[in-house]
Amino acid sequence: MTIISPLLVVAAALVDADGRVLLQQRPPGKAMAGLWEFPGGKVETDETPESALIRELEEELGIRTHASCLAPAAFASEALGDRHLLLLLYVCRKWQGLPQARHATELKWARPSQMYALEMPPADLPLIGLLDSLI
Ligand SMILES: Nc1nc2c([nH]c(=O)n2[C@H]2C[C@H](O)[C@@H](COP(=O)(O)OP(=O)(O)OP(=O)(O)O)O2)c(=O)[nH]1
Repeated sequence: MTIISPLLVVAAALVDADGRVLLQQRPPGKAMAGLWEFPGGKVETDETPESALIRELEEELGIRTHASCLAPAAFASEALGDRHLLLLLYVCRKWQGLPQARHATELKWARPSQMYALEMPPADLPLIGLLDSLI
């Protein structure tokens, strides 16, 4: 039997006062370049999912938040090459700073209903409807 170790990724649906969610466009040179994703990234050794997400939001967007502002919302489970992606999505409504595209090509605020028209990674597609019912 082959044991596939899951790739654990955390991501945030940052929700603004109008109920829009921040998406970022993956840059050229990365896998799935050009697709729109929720900010986040891989959980490194010795990190909790929440501390990894707080680190990624600071690195990618220059914003600061706290574990108490990260509400577990949904997850996705999807084959990813020879790995298996487990994506934990948190809803976050409170942060400090103005998000800047430090790693992404571009940032975009979108309502879940608008996300169906955007190209997103396959794992994210089931998350759109879930988000719509949550925010
Ligand atoms: N951040 C994020 N990653 C996603 C989403 N959907 C999805 O399939 N992924 C995948 C893409 C990647 O295979 C993986 C995240 O890895 P990554 O390489 O972008 O993360 P990282 O910031 O840790 O990157 P790096 O240090 O390796 O450059 O999860 C999503 O909505 N947000």
